[in-house]
Parts: sequence; structure tokens; C-alpha cells
Amino acid sequence: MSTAHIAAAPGAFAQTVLLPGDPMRARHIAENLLIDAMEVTNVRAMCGFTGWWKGHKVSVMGTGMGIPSSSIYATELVQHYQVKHLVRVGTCGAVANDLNLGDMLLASGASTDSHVNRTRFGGMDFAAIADPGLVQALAQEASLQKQKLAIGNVFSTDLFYSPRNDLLETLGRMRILGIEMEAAGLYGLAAEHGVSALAVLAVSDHLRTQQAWPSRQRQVGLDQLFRLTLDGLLAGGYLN
Ligand SMILES: O=P(O)(O)O[C@H]1O[C@H](CO)[C@@H](O)[C@H]1O
Ligand SMILES: O=c1cc[nH]c(=O)[nH]1
Repeated sequence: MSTAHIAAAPGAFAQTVLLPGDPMRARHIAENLLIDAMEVTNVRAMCGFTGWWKGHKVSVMGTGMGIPSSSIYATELVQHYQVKHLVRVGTCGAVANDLNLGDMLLASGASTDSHVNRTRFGGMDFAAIADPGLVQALAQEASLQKQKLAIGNVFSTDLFYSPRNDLLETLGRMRILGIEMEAAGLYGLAAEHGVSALAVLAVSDHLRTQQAWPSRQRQVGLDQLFRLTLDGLLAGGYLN
């Protein structure tokens, strides 16, 4: 079986899939963290892998950038490959003053300038929230491992390069912690399809100080985040 964008055999994916925006980050996770990971799809070079974390099956697949691209892959994974838990592992820009490059952030909610959830929700505002069970699993694991994990609202934007001069001030005033481009769409999609979703992010840029990771570090510099996420998913019973 294959879909328009995923060419994988039935059952090729685990019930839980890590979803980085960058397909090369998916490959990095498969080759450096998972055991016996096999590439299961590569359409448009959007590679996906299934392997093992501490004896439990897990998949990882790139989504591309932004809600439109990530929604295509997430929908096909849920509808055609019976995926139950969608866990975005991405980068974000820090809005909050007390976040630094490399800090980890769990998006318990995601605000957005995208209209996808209004389209889903009859024109009304949908509160795009992470699955509470996944939030608890990751928060508990971070606490157990004594790792700092900020938890709060992020902003999922359609425009990486925003023309709005007031955006940072507005986001800060509304207690948004960070900015990225997929979580709100993923949370709306999960609600629509009756699956669970979570986004955990590493700070790759700081919008106030203009500090930024180089592109290579965005690809391979998130291992601490991946390990914490995989351990949390395992402890929470999300890996089969
Ligand atoms: O690093 P990823 O997971 O791609 O996430 C962030 O990086 C991209 C922009 O550079 C957007 O996809 C944004 O959400
Ligand atoms: O969407 C994103 C991702 C990383 N850094 C940003 O500033 N924005």
C-alpha cells in the first residue's frame, strides 16, 4: 500500500511516530539513536524510518516545514498507517526572555495565524492543545531526569519571515514562549482524527537577542530532546 506521499508497506510504521520538520533530522535520529532502523519511505526525499528504542518499536518521519506540508504526512500516517500518537520534535524561536539557545520547550497549547483549525471548526476558534497524557508523560520524565523543560503556549506561524513589526511584542504580552510553524495544525488534526499529538521543541533562535544556531546544528543538535522524548514516551506506555 502507498499513498500519494508515503510509499511504505502496510504496518511499516509504529503506533507512535516522531515528526521532525527536517527529513535529515529524521535520518539522524534513525541512524544515531534508534536500533536497527529501516527506511520505510522516501517519496520526495521525505524519509521515514522504523526502528527500536530500548526494545520498543518507534518510527520517525520528516514532515517538511509549515502546517500544509506537515498536515499531509500526519493525515496519511493516521488514515493509512493507523498511527495513533504524533510527536513533533522540532526547533523554535524563543520569545520568552528566560529561554536560551538549546533549551527545551513543550507546547501544551499552540496559537496560530493559520486558518486551518477554523476551517475544521466551522469558522470558530479552536483551542489547539497537546494531548494531556503525552504532556504528563514528558513532564514527568523531565522531572525524573532533572532536565529543564519549559511548558506553555507557542505560536505556529505560516510566515517564517513575518511582515508584522508588532509580532514579538504581541506574542510576549500574551505569554507565548516560542514560535514555530506546525504545532497548531498538528493539534487540530489530531482532534479531528481522534489521535493524540504533542510538540516538543529545542530553541534554535532567540527572537530578542538574534542569537541563532547554524543549519547543521538544527539538524544534529537536538539529541538531548530526542532522548528525553523517547524515554518519556516509553515510560508513558506510548511505545509498543
Ligand atoms: O526544525 P523544524 O522541525 O523544521 O521546525 C521549525 O523550523 C522550520 C523553520 O526553519 C519550521 O518547520 C519550524 O517549525
Ligand atoms: O519557526 C521558527 C523556527 C525556528 N525559529 C524561528 O524563529 N521560527
